[in-house]
Amino acid sequence: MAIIEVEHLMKEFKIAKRETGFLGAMKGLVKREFHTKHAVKDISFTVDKGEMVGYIGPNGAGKSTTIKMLTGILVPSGGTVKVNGIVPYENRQANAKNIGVVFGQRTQLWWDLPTIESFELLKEIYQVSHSRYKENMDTFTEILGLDEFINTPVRQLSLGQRMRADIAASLLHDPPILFLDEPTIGLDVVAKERMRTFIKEINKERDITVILTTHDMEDIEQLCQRMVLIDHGQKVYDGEIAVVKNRFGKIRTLVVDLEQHSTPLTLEKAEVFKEETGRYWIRFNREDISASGVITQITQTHNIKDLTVEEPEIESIISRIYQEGFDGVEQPIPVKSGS
Ligand SMILES: Nc1ncnc2c1ncn2[C@@H]1O[C@H](COP(=O)(O)OP(=O)(O)OP(=O)(O)O)[C@@H](O)[C@H]1O
Repeated sequence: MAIIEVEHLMKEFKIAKRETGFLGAMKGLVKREFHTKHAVKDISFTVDKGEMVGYIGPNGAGKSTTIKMLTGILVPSGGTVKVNGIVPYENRQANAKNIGVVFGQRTQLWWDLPTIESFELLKEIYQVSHSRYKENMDTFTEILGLDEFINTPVRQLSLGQRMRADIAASLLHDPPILFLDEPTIGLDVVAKERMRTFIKEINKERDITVILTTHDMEDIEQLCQRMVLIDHGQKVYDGEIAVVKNRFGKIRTLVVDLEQHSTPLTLEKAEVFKEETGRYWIRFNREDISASGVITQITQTHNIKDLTVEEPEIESIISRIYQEGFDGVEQPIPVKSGS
């Protein structure tokens, strides 16, 4: 059963054109000219109860604008949106009861208050019963170790602690839907793992529907079975992650700095695709060869000064989808620049 229904959703922003100089400013006072930014052009999808969906796209694709329409912050310019049967912008308060929201980049908590006081305020705002509040706090404290910092003001928390506090806070009122916007951004490996484990657990135990926005491929791979990929305000792909991962996620890039050598770099099962003053970018498929396999080949003829292995970024996966296309992808309509 669909808990989120989005149909032909659109959002345009009117942006005032600026003219330079004094005359331009004077003209602007008399008659303002606008141009239209199509942040979301025509997006449709549904999400079933209990699903965990990655809502993915490069910077400026229209992810936040979509999420803002789902949370009721923005009114669509066209199309329809329903969240748990409610039109969010028509009934923001009722919608707020159905959703929890976590932003990796900023906290929803009161900066100067001890963490526990933010929780208590949220309990009042959402009218959570005392017994339910206690049950939730006990569970979250156990899994997320909240007692470590519960009396510390939010401004003094580490990023990892802050994220643990934020996700607990978003779930105090038992929302059936959770929006997570970059929930692991800036966290170290251990803290990321902890966050992901918690997200998996609440999705499984409480059947919470999760919409996850992230640039972290690991987040997507570990948490979601399905992803909705958007670019330039349009849907590019909607389907299983495994398909995208199998097709595009196995490419790794090795960047090596080599000592000067007259022998050219020749490799098997790997390809040099860029070279700049002793630095080489080498692409390989991790199914055909491992990074160490490539490195071994290099060291036979060259001395390595430095190296890094890059995971594929969502941006590079999207650009490969554009270049190569694949079955199941709805080919996006080319977008004119400046639109
Ligand atoms: N209030 C606004 N007024 C004008 N333009 C806006 C506004 N909000 C967003 N935009 C523009 O709409 C487009 C989509 O923005 P949006 O924030 O939804 O992208 P995003 O996919 O969330 O990107 P990111 O990953 O960088 O957060 C961008 O070009 C952005 O500049």
